[in-house]
Amino acid sequence: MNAHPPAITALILAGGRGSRMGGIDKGLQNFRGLPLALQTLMRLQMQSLPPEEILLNANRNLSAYESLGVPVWPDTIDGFAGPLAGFLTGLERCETPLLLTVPCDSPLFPLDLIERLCQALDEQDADLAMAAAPESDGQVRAQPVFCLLKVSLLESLVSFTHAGGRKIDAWTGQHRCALVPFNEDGDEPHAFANANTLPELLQLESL
Ligand SMILES: Nc1nc2c(ncn2[C@@H]2O[C@H](COP(=O)(O)OP(=O)(O)OP(=O)(O)O)[C@@H](O)[C@H]2O)c(=O)[nH]1
Ligand SMILES: [Mg+2]
Repeated sequence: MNAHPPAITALILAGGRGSRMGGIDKGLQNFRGLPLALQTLMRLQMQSLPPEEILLNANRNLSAYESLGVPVWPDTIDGFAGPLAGFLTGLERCETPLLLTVPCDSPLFPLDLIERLCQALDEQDADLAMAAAPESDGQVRAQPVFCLLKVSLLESLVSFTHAGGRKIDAWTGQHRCALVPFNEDGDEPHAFANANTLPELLQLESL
């Protein structure tokens, strides 16, 4: 038995409609020969996170996702309510004090993501920590689906979503949030690039 239970659970967000990809299930599309959701799972494992500390959130093709070997949970709110529905599902299922969310469509995310978000949460005594990075236009923007959350935020998110709230920043703005800048020296310009369309997925594969 593990005397020191893991403090973090990671949640792979694969519950979207994929409408800009023609409605296909994005997490099951191949990236460099393997499904995006599996690439995401492997990249989390490269950051010292074992599979038993990883969950997956999906709303379609649940058995295909289950074959990746981690628990799969559909949204507890109906109707593809957006990423916050995934956050809510993860916070409800999480058995550790911290939950990390990562989307399934950004397969080049930083290998020090977990370490740096944890460090900022701790140092800034925050309730959540969120990545930020320069986008293709050079502007630094929050990357809200790369988020480390205290599981104690569950009650707040239940209230927010049950009142119809859907916007991530409207909810995170109610809490103490550490914004963690990545790629400040510009050497990983594609770390947060996400594939919303099939051409974008092909472009990402060629990087
Ligand atoms: N659980 C859950 N996750 C969602 C939902 N909508 C989006 N996401 C996730 O949030 C992340 C970012 O969303 P998008 O890039 O917009 O993905 P998407 O919604 O599948 O794609 P579009 O329909 O083209 O916007 C992805 O990891 C999605 O899987 C939802 O309704 N429920
Ligand atoms: Mg996206």
